[in-house]
Amino acid sequence: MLQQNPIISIQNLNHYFGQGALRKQILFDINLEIYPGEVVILIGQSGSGKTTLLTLMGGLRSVQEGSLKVLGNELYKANNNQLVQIRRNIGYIFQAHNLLRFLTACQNVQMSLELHKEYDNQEAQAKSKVMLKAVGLGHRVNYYPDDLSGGQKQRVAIARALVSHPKLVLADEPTAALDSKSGRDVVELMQRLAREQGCAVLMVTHDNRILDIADRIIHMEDGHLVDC
Ligand SMILES: Nc1ncnc2c1ncn2[C@@H]1O[C@H](COP(=O)(O)OP(=O)(O)OP(=O)(O)O)[C@@H](O)[C@H]1O
Repeated sequence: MLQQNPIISIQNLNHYFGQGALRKQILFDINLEIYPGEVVILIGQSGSGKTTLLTLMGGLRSVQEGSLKVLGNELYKANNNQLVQIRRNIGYIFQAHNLLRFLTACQNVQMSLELHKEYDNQEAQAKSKVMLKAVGLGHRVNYYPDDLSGGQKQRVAIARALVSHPKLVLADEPTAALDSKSGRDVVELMQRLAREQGCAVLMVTHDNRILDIADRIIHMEDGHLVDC
């Protein structure tokens, strides 16, 4: 695995919030590499900086100091256009799944393909249905989010994140709103699809019951990364 180019490569990354006298360092000298096909779980106490690191990797906030490369592209000093390009290679799964209520499951998944101009509407719809089938929702493609259970909604969010075959999936507490059986199903599904598609997964979680699905667990303590 180590011979491959890393999907994520971080060197000497620092991050700060606030200005002037209130400026506070949140991340300290982060160094990390994540390789294709790896499932990495990031754990740590509340406020230790996990979400900050995840959003930096996702190109959702600006890198202030150090180097952070996604698929070989440097995010430090990247402009907006470059960030948009990089985000197209990333699937995001968040706790609150952010499905649009007025779109069906299929339309929600299809939305993420609309960024990829290579598919026409029919192709995008067909791909979305295949993906929903893969997450066990073949019988729910035309349902609206309000008519789905929490676990089913999170499966739609996973289908949406993976339908464009991203090289990297970033998940922030994907099981937080789910009961233990649905949570387990959801992460096993992510692990399987990640293996099949050869993408890397970085997952932040407080859920100790799912730690065994990780290839590697990394621990954040007061803004410092500690390998387990
Ligand atoms: N926009 C912001 N402005 C100022 N401080 C912030 C901001 N976002 C986060 N922080 C602070 O940065 C620190 C790290 O927050 P972060 O959300 O990354 O932690 P976390 O490990 O993800 O926590 P949790 O597990 O509770 O989600 C916390 O002290 C938080 O209060």
